Formats: sequence, C-alpha cells, structure tokens
Amino acid sequence: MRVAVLGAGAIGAYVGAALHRGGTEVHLVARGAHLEAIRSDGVTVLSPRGDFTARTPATDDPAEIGPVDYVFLGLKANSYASAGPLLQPLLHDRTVVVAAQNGIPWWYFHGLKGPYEGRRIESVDPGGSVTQVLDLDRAIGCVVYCSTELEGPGVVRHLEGTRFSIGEPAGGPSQRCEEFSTAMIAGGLKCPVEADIRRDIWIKLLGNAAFNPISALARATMVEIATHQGTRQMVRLMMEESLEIAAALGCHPDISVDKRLDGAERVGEHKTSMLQDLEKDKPLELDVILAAVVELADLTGVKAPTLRAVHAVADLLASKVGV
Ligand SMILES: NC(=O)C1=CN([C@@H]2O[C@H](COP(=O)(O)OP(=O)(O)OC[C@H]3O[C@@H](n4cnc5c(N)ncnc54)[C@H](OP(=O)(O)O)[C@@H]3O)[C@@H](O)[C@H]2O)C=CC1
Ligand SMILES: CC(C)(CO)C(=O)C(=O)O
Repeated sequence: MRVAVLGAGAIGAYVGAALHRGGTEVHLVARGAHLEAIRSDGVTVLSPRGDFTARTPATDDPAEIGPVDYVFLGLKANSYASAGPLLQPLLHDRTVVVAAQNGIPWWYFHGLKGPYEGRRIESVDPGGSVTQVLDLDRAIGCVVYCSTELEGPGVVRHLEGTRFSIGEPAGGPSQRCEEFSTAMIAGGLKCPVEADIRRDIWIKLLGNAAFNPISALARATMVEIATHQGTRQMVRLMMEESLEIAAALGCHPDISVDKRLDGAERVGEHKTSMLQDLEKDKPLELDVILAAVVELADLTGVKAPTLRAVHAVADLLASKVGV
C-alpha cells in the first residue's frame, strides 16, 4: 500500500509520520523551508504520548511520487479547487482520497439516500470546481479529532487526541476503509470505521461552526469563549441551530449541547485554527465551517438566526484576511 500526503502541514505531516512509523510506504508533498527541513532531518513529532522522528521521502513535485493507493489531503479546504495539478500525478483508477478538512465536505450529499442525494453545496464546491478536482467516487470521509500545530520547519507539535474517524459516504463497511484504518492503527492512531460518518461530521462541526468564528471575531481562546456568559450563550444557540439543521437533513448526532460545551471548555487556553489563521493573515476556512451550514439552513428551511448573524460578521472579516 502506497500513501501520499498532499499538503504535509500540521495534520498532514503528523499523519504521514505516524503511517511511516507503522510501516506504511508514505510520501509527503510539502514546500518551502518546511520541505527542506523534512528532507534533511525528517518530520519530528513532539507529543505528550512520546516524541519521535520519521524519515519519510518528501517533495514539492508529486510527479516524482507517481500513482498511490491513498492520498491523505492535508491542504486547507480553500485550496482544493486549485489542487488539480498536484493531485493528478498521484492518481490511478482506484486511488482513494481521504481529506482532513473540518466542516462540510464536498461529497456531503454523495451516496446519501433521500431528497437531497447528489446535490452540490455551492459554498464548498463553487460551480463544481472542487468535484472537478476531487472525484466523488474516490472520497472516503474523515473527521479529525486531534489537534496539531507546526512549531517550526519539520517540527509538529501534537497537542491532544489521536482519533481520525473514517467512513464511506454511502455508509457501511468497505475494504478501502478497513485497509486505511489498519495502516493508521499500526502507526499508533485511532481510526474507527463509522457506519454513518455524517454523525461525526456534525459532532465536530457543532464546535467548529460556533467556536472558530467567535474566536476570530473576539480574538479569544476556547476557554474564554466557553466561560464568558454572553459568548457561552451564543455558542449554545449556534449548536442548537446546527443540530436542527442536521436533523432536517436526517442526521441525529448523539450528543448534548452541554456535553459539547463542557468538552470545548476543557480544551482550555487553545486558539482555534481560525484564530491562528487570522493572526498569520492566512485565508479563513469560513466557507466549509460556517457558510455551508447557513446554506444548508436555507436548503432545509431552518431559521438559524444566530448562525446567520455570526456568519455575516465573520464573512466580512474573512474578506479582509489573506487577500
Ligand atoms: N491542525 C489541526 O489541529 C486540525 C486541522 N484540521 C484540518 O486539516 C486541514 C489542514 O490543516 P493544517 O494541517 O492545520 O494546515 P497547515 O496550513 O498546517 O497545512 C497545510 C499545508 O499544505 C501546504 N501546502 C499548501 N499548498 C501547497 C502546495 N502547492 N504544495 C505543497 N504544499 C502545500 C502548506 O504549506 P504553506 O504553509 O507553505 O502554505 C501547509 O504546510 C484543514 O482543513 C483543517 O481544517 C482538522 C482538525 C484539526
Ligand atoms: C477543536 C478545535 C476548535 C480546536 O482544535 C478545532 O478543530 C479547530 O481549531 O479548528
């Protein structure tokens, strides 16, 4: 089994290093000083579970790697539409794509029986530009429950969590999910194959859709948002609205808003990825994390006033960042 990590940043390099440690043949696609550091010293993972270094091959030219069985996509979701030239050399007929993105994926309605089957979500797949690059049949879903940061070139700081839940868009077991899961587990990660990966998508998204934009707007950490009376109430409303939208789409994640809020509070003085991107003047992943949720509210006729209000303000902010 050959794997390429396209976009070996904070999450991608962590996954690549873990797969390598577990004995999988893995190639990293990175760039700049980070690539040079990986080439000379490998990827170093600093983790409360134990530090380790993985000397994996790395390049900025996927043609040097050639076709692989799995592409783990570690790019930010905003760059999927332009990733065609990077992805093409890595594909054979049955290459599978596993994307680390938060939020609503481009394949959300693919294989989902019901009134919305096959529908495209404009916020995440504008004009079909993402599905053109990322073929729907290649996708298996992935929800990342861990947190990592690039501490410097070639160095990943693993903060918490090791779970990468995966699953087929159409549900049920599959050989390709089992094979990928086995390789991830061999590398020391958790990788359950879920019968309904959309439940995990919504469980994670309840937090991201609320905390990420508020954190960027208020420049606040998770614990600050969860313990400030006003923002805690906003998060609560946003989570309740998100659950209403999920239910209208036929998805019923088994989680209470209180449990999700308490979990987020325990993360502590952590800056969300959106606040980190804001501070580095990098484009915000607002479309997949919140615009898509608002679009799904439109689709299902859910009012979602708090999600809409926060989205309006965050969208204005996003239009000024990383441009
Ligand atoms: N980090 C985390 O804890 C979590 C992240 N995620 C999701 O994972 C995804 C990735 O996030 P994260 O790892 O934090 O982001 P990073 O920015 O750390 O990783 C993206 C990497 O892709 C690289 N890249 C972009 N374009 C190219 C290119 N053309 N050639 C080679 N490399 C390229 C970037 O390089 P450069 O820096 O030079 O642009 C960067 O190293 C996001 O969708 C995020 O939502 C989900 C859960 C947790
Ligand atoms: C869970 C949380 C909010 C923190 O890692 C996250 O997923 C993010 O920052 O995007």
